[in-house]
Amino acid sequence: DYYSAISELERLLDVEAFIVEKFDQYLEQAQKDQENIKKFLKQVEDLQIDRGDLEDYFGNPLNAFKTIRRLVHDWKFNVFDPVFDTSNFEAYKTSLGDSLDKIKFKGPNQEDLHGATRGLLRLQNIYNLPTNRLANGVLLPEEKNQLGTSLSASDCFELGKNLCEIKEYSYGSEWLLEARKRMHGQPLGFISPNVSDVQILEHLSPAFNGLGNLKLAHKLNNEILDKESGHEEALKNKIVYEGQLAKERSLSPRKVNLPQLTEREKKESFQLYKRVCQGELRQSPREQRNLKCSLSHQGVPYYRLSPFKVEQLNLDPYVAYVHEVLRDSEMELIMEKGKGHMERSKVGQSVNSTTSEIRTSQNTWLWYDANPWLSQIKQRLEDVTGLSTETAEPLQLVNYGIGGQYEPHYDFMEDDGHAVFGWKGNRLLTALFYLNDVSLGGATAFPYLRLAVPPVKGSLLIWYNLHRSMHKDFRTKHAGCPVLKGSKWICNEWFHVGAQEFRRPCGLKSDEGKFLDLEHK
Ligand SMILES: O=C(O)CCC(=O)C(=O)O
Ligand SMILES: [Fe+2]
Repeated sequence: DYYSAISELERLLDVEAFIVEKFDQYLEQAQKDQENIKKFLKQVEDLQIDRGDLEDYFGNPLNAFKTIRRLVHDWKFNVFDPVFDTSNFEAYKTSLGDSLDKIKFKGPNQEDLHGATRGLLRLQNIYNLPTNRLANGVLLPEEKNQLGTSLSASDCFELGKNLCEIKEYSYGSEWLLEARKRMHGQPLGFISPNVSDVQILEHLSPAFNGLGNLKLAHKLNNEILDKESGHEEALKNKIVYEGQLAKERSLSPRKVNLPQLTEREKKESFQLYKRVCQGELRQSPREQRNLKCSLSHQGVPYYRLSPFKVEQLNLDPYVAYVHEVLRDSEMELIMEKGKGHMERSKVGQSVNSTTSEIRTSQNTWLWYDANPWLSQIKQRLEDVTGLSTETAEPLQLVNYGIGGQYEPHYDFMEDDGHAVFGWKGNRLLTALFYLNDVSLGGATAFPYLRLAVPPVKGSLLIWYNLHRSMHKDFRTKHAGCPVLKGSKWICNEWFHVGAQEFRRPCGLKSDEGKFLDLEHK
């Protein structure tokens, strides 16, 4: 799909440019044809004016021949063929189709449009963005168009319509009202669908009905009928609304089913996630005061000269940035090698994994065996963490698209990883490279630690998912906040428990059951 990653959207623009080129060629030919037709018609007109006395005219054997020839051949060749015979168009269509087939191109579809709609809805929801401000490209409290673009009436209409289709009547009606406001006083240009007042009302009226505002729904429905008295749908709705209104007058008002928060959204960790992403919830100075920055060589001679720059972010569980770990050229290479292999990210384990709104991104895996150029990076990961990569997973490259996010989750497996990872055991440490700076949003959030880590290009974020006794540490629930502006590229490495026995021996006391209250919150 096109909505879950920026990399796919980039490809879309290339293909669009290609289609423009093809149609330019087509139009050029069509224009030539049209000029020919005009010339021909002019000639015929002149001849018709000149014809004078018909007896005389056809008395001339050449005129008779020319006229017949014109009617048999010229009209067909100059007018009928170019206009009615679509073979010219068919030829372009075939050539365009073949070219698109060759690059296995399938354009975006309704599902992509819905995905993009849900992405914007998520941004509004998580970052509390008012509709009219988002429509004007304003993201932060200051009145500034950070997005450098705004939405047209038809954009707002499309959003409102899609939102109402998924029963998001509250936001849906706001977008439709925004479309209405914008429609007056703004040329719609070529952008389709060109919206009319009636079209907006057709969705707005049922939306207010969905919200339980029957009176307004009825009023708006009447507005449709004022403009188009024979509007079938509105006539039907009028009867329904009036019936319901009468019932409401005599009985108690009916109950409406407003969209409920999903079970996921109701969770405490989700509510904390929102507040951490917004920057509303953060560590207190007291919590921060023991955090240090340091230069570290981890006992490796090379790094005594060029130490790692460590910035602690949380001590227990341990979370830290390591800055300037990757070079620009390395990051470019990683993204380059991954592009073209990206697939929609899934959640869940192996055979049971599915795509989900919980994780809207695309990813691919880079195996060390197949990519020997990664060996230096692999070595550096060992040096930074002091852990063995013997049991590590391949590198996972991830790209987030419009409103792309990863809702709160644990990186470790429920069953200590035995089913999926066998002797290698659970995911001990997550090492996450930020491959680019994100303009706005996209922080890695730890709801229980009140910590939002903004992406810093070239830096590595590390944290231990397990206690020292290798039991699951439920405080490490974390998430990728929705990307508000820009794109987000990261790359994950998961170090496992196996093979670390001499590098990070486990503790002597069991931590099993610690912070268990957080497990399902
Ligand atoms: O995108 C992020 O910052 C977090 C990603 C993450 O948690 C994961 O891929 O497991
Ligand atoms: Fe994660």
